[in-house]
Amino acid sequence: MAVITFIVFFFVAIGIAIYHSESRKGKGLPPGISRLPGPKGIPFIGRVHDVPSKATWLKFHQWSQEYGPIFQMEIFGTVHVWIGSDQIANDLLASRGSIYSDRPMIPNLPDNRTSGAYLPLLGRNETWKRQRKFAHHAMNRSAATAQHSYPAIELKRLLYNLSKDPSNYQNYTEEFTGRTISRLAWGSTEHFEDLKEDTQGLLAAISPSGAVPNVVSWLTKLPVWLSPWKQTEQRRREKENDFFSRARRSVEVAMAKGTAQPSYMQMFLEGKDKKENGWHDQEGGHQVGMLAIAGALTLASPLMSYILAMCHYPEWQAKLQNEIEAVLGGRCPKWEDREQLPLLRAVVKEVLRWRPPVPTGIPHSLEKDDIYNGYLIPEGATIHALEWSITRDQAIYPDPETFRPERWLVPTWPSFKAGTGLKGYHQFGHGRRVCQGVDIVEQELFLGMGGLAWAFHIGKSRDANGNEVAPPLDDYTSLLIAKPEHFEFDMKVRSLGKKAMIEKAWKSVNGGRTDDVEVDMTQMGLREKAGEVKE
Ligand code: HEM
Repeated sequence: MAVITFIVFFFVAIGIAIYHSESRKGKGLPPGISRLPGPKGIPFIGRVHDVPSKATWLKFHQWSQEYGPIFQMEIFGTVHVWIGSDQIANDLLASRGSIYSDRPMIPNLPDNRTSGAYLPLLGRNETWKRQRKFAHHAMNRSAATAQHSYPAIELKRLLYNLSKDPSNYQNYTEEFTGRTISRLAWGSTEHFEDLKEDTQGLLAAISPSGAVPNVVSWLTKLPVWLSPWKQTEQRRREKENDFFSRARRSVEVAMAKGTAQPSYMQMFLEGKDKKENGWHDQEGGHQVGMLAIAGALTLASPLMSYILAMCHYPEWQAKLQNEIEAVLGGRCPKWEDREQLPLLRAVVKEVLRWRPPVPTGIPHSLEKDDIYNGYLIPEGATIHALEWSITRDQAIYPDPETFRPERWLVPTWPSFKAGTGLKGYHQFGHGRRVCQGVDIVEQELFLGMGGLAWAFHIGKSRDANGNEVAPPLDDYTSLLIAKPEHFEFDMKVRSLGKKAMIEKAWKSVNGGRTDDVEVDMTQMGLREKAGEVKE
C-alpha cells in the first residue's frame, strides 16, 4: 500500500510540475527582454543531477564562469538565480530591496516565513520587522555592558585547552564560539550542549543537502507516516521548543534571585520592546535562541580555516606574530589593541574571503517580476548571492585562490579600503537582510585569531618518514554553513613562558581552577586585571 501511494504521488507531482514548467515557457516576453543565461536541463528537474553532494559552490562557480556573473537554473519548477558579483548583488538585493528582501519557503520547514520562530528565515513581514528591531537593540546595548568581555573569558579557556590537546581543535573552537554566544544569549554557558545539538539539527533541516525535500520539494506532500523527513523534523521541533523554554525560564529564575548576568534574554524580559509590542515570552525565547544559533553556527568555521591557512601559508603566520610581538611586547591581543594591529585585522578579513563560511549565501526571494540589464527575473525566483564566486571576482580580488592579507593593507590592491572593519563586507549579505551579528564576529575573530597567533606555532604534520603532509585545501562540510573537515596538523605553544601565561590567565577568570566553573561576571573586571601577565 505504501509503495502504491508513493508511486501515485510521484507521477502526479511530476505531471503537475511539467505542466507548470511548459506553461511558463510559453509565457511571452516583452520585446528586447530575454531570460537570464544558464545551464539548460531536463524538463522539471533541471540540472539537479549535476550538482554534487559536497562543495556545491564549486559547481555553481564553474557555471558562473561559463554563463556570467548572473545566471539562472530551474530546479523542480523553481527559478534559482545565482549572483557572482558584489556590484550586481548590491544593484538587486540592496538598491531594489523593496522587492528583493523576502525569504523563500523552505520545503522541509514550511512555516519558516510566518511562524516567528526563525528570525533569519522569516518572510518580509511585521514579525520580521519587530524581531529585527529587537536584535538591533540587543546588539547595540550589549556593547555597553559586561557582555563584551565574554569572548575574552572564553578565549582564555580555548588557549588553555588547545595547549593541552590540539588534536581536539574542532571541539574547542566550537566550544569557544558556542559558549560565548550562550553567555550573550542567556548569561551562562549552562545551555551550551543543547545549543550545539539544536544548531546541528536546524542546519541539517534547512540545508539542501541536509534534507531531501529541500531539493525534491514534492516529497513534502507525503503524509507524516510515510515521510521520514517529517518525522525527524517533528522530533527536532519538539526538542527545540523545550530547549528555548527551559533557557528562557532559567533566566527568569536568575532574575528573580538577583543572580542574572547580562544577556539578550534578560534584555527581552525586562525590555520595552516586549511591553510596547505585547510580545509573548515564547516568541522572545525563540528570537534569542535564533541569535544564539546564528552565532554558534557561523563563527567556528573561520577559526578552523585560519588553522588551515597557517599550515599552507607559514610566511603570514610569521608576519602576524612579528606584528603582535612588536606592538604588544609579549602579551596576548585584547580588543582594545585593534587599531594597532592592522595585519591581524587583514588576516581576519582574508580568512573570511579565502574560505567564506556561507559560500552559497542565504537566499532571498523576489516578490514581483523584475527586469535587470534586459533580463527578466521572474516573481518567486530564489536569489542566491554566491559568496564563493563574489570572493573570486578577479577584478576585485586578483589571484583569488591565494591567501594574501596584503590585499586589505596596500592601497594599490582593488579591495583596499582605508580603515574599514567588517561592516559592509559582502560576506554578511546585502540590503535589508544584512547580518546583525557583525560586531560580535569582528570581536571574536580578532581575539580568536590573535590569540592563536600569539600562543601557537601552527604547521603541517609529518608522516612516519618525517615528510610534511599538507592538509586538503577544499575538503569542507556540505551544509549551508561550511567548515573544514577534520585535518591533521602540528600545533605547539611557542614558548614555556607563554605556556605558563596561558594557564595563569585561564585560572584567573575561572576561580583559580583549570576545569570548568561558572564565572561571576560582576568580578570579571578585577580578575581580568589580575590575569594579565607579561612574558
Ligand atoms: C562569520 C560569522 C557570520 C557570517 C559569515 C554571517 C553571515 C550572514 C549572512 C550571509 C546572512 C544573510 C544576509 C542576507 O540575507 O543578505 C546573515 C544573516 C543574519 N545573521 Fe549572520 N553571520 C555571521 C555571524 C552572526 C552572528 C554572530 C549573529 C548574531 C549573534 C548573526 C545574526 C544574524 C541574523 C539575525 C541574520 C538574519 C538577518 C535577517 O534575516 O534579517 N550572524 N548572516
